[in-house]
Amino acid sequence: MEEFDFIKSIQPKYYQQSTTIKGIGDDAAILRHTNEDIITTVDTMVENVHFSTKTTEPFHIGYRALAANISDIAAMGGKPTSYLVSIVIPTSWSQESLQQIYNGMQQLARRYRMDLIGGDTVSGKQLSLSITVIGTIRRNKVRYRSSALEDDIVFVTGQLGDSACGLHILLNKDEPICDKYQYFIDRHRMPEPRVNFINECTAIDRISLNDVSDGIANELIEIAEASRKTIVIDYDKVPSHPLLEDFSEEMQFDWKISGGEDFELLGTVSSHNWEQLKISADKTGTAITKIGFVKEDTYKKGIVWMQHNGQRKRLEKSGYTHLRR
Ligand SMILES: Nc1ncnc2c1ncn2[C@@H]1O[C@H](COP(=O)(O)OP(=O)(O)O)[C@@H](O)[C@H]1O
Ligand SMILES: Cc1ncc(C[n+]2csc(CCOP(=O)(O)OP(=O)(O)O)c2C)c(N)n1
Ligand SMILES: [Mg+2]
Ligand SMILES: [Mg+2]
Ligand SMILES: [Mg+2]
Repeated sequence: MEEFDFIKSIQPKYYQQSTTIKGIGDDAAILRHTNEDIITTVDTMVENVHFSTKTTEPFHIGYRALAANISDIAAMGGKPTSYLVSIVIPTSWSQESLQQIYNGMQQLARRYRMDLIGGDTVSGKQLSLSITVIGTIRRNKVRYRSSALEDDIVFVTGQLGDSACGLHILLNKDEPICDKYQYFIDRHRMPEPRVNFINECTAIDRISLNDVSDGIANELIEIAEASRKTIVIDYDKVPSHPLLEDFSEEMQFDWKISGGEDFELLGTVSSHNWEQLKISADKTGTAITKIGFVKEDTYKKGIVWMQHNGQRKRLEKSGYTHLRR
């Protein structure tokens, strides 16, 4: 199958968003938004960096790549509406496997009524998937990393460390996989961006927010630095699945603090809004946990402290960093 037939095979038969004026089929797509601000974000997933074909089926490569991008829309407080896919395809990939990548994306896109409005197809040595997601946000409801204030509560949704644990199990397949650990594998393969939860919180004026792609150490430092505040968290409060305790303390620590790819939301909110935030979490079936608080910081350096085993230690940047030599 050649490039043009491939594009035809993935072209949507109809569009779900009334804002899509022109989707696939011309030099560029046209969208019409009048009342809302637009959010755009792009993230790339590359074979052997973000996934390995040894551990990830094509369906899940597509699903995870779109989920990671939708998660960034959620981390700004918005709703995803459309996406563009730029794909680099090695000639060894079959038409069926490519279709599975798109099926994975479609499963998630359908849930949010998102339109595939364009992209690019080229051949190359390694599979690479670059997805641009467009979303909308009501004015004044954007959730910046920089809006944490003194005495805010630090919260996180869901549970942390699941994805890194799932990846560990998949990468060490020679060890027999216990059925009870399937939960971790599923969380790695099919993360759920927290769109519904954050869109239920619109009554709250101010939330500072980040999504957990790199691990909470990095994400907390990003909030602290952008807001020029100090953050203090309690390790024992960081939520995790009970079965994570089957693994060593070191592994649990590493996965919860630096693992990343859980695509949970991490943020801060005024204590006056905590009850309201919990109601939104309940309404959307989202677990939410208070893990710390925000302090004023005379030096405004954005330091994060973690209480652990009776000591308070400074959290350093950790987790996955590209371009490290
Ligand atoms: N190559 C690049 N060119 C321009 N902007 C970039 C590039 N890489 C990252 N950015 C921008 O830097 C910021 C941080 O990116 P990143 O750490 O990837 O965020 P996230 O973890 O939310 O995906 C974002 O505003 C992103 O758009
Ligand atoms: C085969 C494989 N090895 C390692 C990882 C772990 N991993 C790869 S990238 C990454 C961090 C997130 O990716 P990044 O490109 O930094 O996303 P962004 O922060 O831009 O959202 C992690 C934890 C993985 N998912 N698959
Ligand atoms: Mg990114
Ligand atoms: Mg992000
Ligand atoms: Mg990153």
